[in-house]
Amino acid sequence: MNLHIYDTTAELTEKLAHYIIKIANEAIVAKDRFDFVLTGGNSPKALYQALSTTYKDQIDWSKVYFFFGDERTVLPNHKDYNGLMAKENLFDNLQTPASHIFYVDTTLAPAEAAQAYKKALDEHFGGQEIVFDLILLGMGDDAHTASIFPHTDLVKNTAKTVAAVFVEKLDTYRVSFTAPLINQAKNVAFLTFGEGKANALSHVLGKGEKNYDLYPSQLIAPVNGHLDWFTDKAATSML
Ligand SMILES: O=C1O[C@H](COP(=O)(O)O)[C@@H](O)[C@H](O)[C@H]1O
Repeated sequence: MNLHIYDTTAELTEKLAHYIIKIANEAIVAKDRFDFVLTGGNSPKALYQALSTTYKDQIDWSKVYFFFGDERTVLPNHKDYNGLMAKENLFDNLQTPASHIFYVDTTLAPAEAAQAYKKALDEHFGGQEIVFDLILLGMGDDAHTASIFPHTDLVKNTAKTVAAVFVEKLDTYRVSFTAPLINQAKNVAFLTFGEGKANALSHVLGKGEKNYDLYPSQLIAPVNGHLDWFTDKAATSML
């Protein structure tokens, strides 16, 4: 695991953009496409804007396929839909064709949406193992990642799949990759900054005994791939 700590979020964004560009270009050379899983929430907005403006010319975007590691069960035009955030900050700037974006269909019931998404992944990977080139993850203040929240069924899910999960504290369902599916990726990178994340990060990366139920981000450990944490000083202040 590599832990990158930057002074400012601007520097973090720049370095993470360079890391993504490198992995994207390597994947495009190796297999003529880049399978890229996006994270949701607020943290990635500046990164997505930078990738699609400042760094737009550094990747052949026609070879990039976008996926979502988790989705909120709101309709696609709702402000909380992760897909809408990515559209507004990334896809619109890049004019990404619809055929390259794998949105979670939240017009379906959560379990059906999860099943349909897994089916779409299986088809994209031609029935082979689902191994993404890069999965970008965020981490909530409660140490959840994707939508693997503390004390939910998803923490113990050992299938390499996409699942619906009821998150009691939010009184809502989410659709999410399971940890074993994430851990098949070639590269996994966390984007985590700000003092609000400091306590969670101190537990997730601390030396204490693992407690996956309380700190689900601890589940992320790629089997054959690389794990990188892109953070700032504020988020790592309690480490
Ligand atoms: O709900 C979610 O939260 C996490 C963390 O978001 P952040 O804005 O606190 O970084 C995010 O990774 C996930 O995709 C999202 O659905």
